[in-house]
Amino acid sequence: MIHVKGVTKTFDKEIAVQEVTMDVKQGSIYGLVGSNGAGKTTLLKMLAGIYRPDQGEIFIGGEPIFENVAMKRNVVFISDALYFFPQVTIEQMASYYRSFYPNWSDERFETLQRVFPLEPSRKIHRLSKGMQRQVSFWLSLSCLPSVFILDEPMDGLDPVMRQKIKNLLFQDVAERNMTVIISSHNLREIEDMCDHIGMMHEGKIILEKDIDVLKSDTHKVQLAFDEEQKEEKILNDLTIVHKEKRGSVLLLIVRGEKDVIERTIRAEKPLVFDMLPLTLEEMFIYEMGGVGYEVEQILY
Ligand SMILES: Nc1ncnc2c1ncn2[C@@H]1O[C@H](COP(=O)(O)OP(=O)(O)OP(=O)(O)O)[C@@H](O)[C@H]1O
Repeated sequence: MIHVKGVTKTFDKEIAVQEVTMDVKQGSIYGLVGSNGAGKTTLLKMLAGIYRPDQGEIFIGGEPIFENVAMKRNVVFISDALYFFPQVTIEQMASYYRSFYPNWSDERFETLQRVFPLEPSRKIHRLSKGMQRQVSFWLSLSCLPSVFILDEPMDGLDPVMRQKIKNLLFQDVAERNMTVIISSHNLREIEDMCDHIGMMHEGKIILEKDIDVLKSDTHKVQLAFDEEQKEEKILNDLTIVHKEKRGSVLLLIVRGEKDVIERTIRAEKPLVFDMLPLTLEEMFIYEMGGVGYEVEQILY
């Protein structure tokens, strides 16, 4: 559905996005995570056709997105910094969306009023930050977009509203095969919502995987042996992403298949052996450590 090939974007002399290649399947929810300044917003703005890439190409549904007004009418972007016309009411903003987005549905707009309990006659700039976020979701979801691009969209929303919005997104993905790309620093939320994840650092995608594959591929292990040679053998035999020693207990982040890791460790008859699932937040920290981001003594 979305095809990004070798995309680079530079501001003055600073490279914000560097040779990024990624594919997003129709009907999937793709989570874009990364360090501050990694280039997520810049990449999302190129996907939404707001910025023109300096190099590379972006196709949505087989068509280039930049300066493609027809395609942009199917793609809705919620920016991290919301923008509404000055002084407008929700219904005036809805009229604008109705005129621009051909799939706009008055019926959906009315149905969603049950989810977003706001009077359409209210002026948007007088609403709270979270209420303004609600308005942006209300209007965007009424456009029935085929691609929905979201940059830190849940900021300022209360937990009940977050859940309601997640459910609406799931519903549109399931019923209309909508494709969602969402960037967030809230990795728990990304873990809950997304089926695929791209991790960015310093303008590049350093890891791109199906979330289930990623989770079955990396493990947290606690170990203790009666002999140091056994410990050394394990460290040599396994693919270690991160290592920490606490007294006699060794804490490891290990890459590979669960069964193979378990067999390798059990063969050395450990005194202590525990294998724990890794959260996306922990994976993020260790992947970042692997590309030189300062990661020391932060195992939970
Ligand atoms: N309009 C701009 N003009 C100049 N530099 C910019 C502009 N937008 C982004 N940059 C630079 O590009 C780099 C990537 O910024 P971007 O906002 O894309 O990162 P991000 O991953 O979204 O960061 P964060 O997680 O902190 O929001 C940064 O170094 C930033 O200073």
